[in-house]
Amino acid sequence: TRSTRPQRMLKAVQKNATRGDPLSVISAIDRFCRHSEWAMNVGDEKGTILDSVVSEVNPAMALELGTYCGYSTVRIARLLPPGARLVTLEFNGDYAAIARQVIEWAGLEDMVQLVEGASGDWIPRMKEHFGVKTFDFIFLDHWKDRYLPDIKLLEECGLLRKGTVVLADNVICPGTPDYLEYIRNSPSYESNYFRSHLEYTKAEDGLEKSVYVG
Ligand SMILES: O=C(CSCCNC(=O)c1cc(-c2ccc(F)cc2)cc(O)c1O)c1ccc(O)c(O)c1
Ligand SMILES: [Mg+2]
Repeated sequence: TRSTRPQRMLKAVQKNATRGDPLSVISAIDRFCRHSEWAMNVGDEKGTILDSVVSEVNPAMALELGTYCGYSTVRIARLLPPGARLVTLEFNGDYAAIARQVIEWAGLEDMVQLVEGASGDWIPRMKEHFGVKTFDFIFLDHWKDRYLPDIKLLEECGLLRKGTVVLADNVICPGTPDYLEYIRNSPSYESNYFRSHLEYTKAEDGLEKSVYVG
């Protein structure tokens, strides 16, 4: 049977990227998505904004919701300080299987814990299962209608601390209107919108950066 797009993306990484070189993995995926087949990675333009926020936070404990093929996982993990950890959640088993191999090709498997399952099930188990106290940085890139319930769940589970930075992808396209309305009006967050474009296109999209103030 015909291969899937994530499988073809992985082949492009194995063909064009150097093992243990995260930057070559990132550019191999960006080349594949620009010149072969579009895919829903955060991409190079929004990726640069992601990089600058991760570098500024320098998180010891980071969370990503929505791994997909591991592109943003690699972008984040490569910037983490020694001993830091990134937990990334993916609902779709096929995506998770590809992401595991992309993360390994980049040589970042030691800093990344990839978990398969639903965010609603796993967030309440973060503390006891992963020994997480609070997250320093959170990247939201999963189902767009899960951003709002999941940020509320993260609050309720005490997984945010004063200064936790939450960065949300796709707040314009596909869009997360209920999340934006909540986070921009909540006294518990200071938010800024970083205008950009939908990965590999000219359509408008952007990232919303919100700092939890408690
Ligand atoms: O796809 C999912 C949900 S997780 C992916 C969330 N991400 C997106 O949906 C997403 C979408 C777009 C985008 C797509 C089409 C456009 F025309 C424009 C924009 C861009 C992004 O940057 C995104 O992050 C899933 C899960 C479990 C399953 O079993 C399953 O079959 C599917
Ligand atoms: Mg996205």
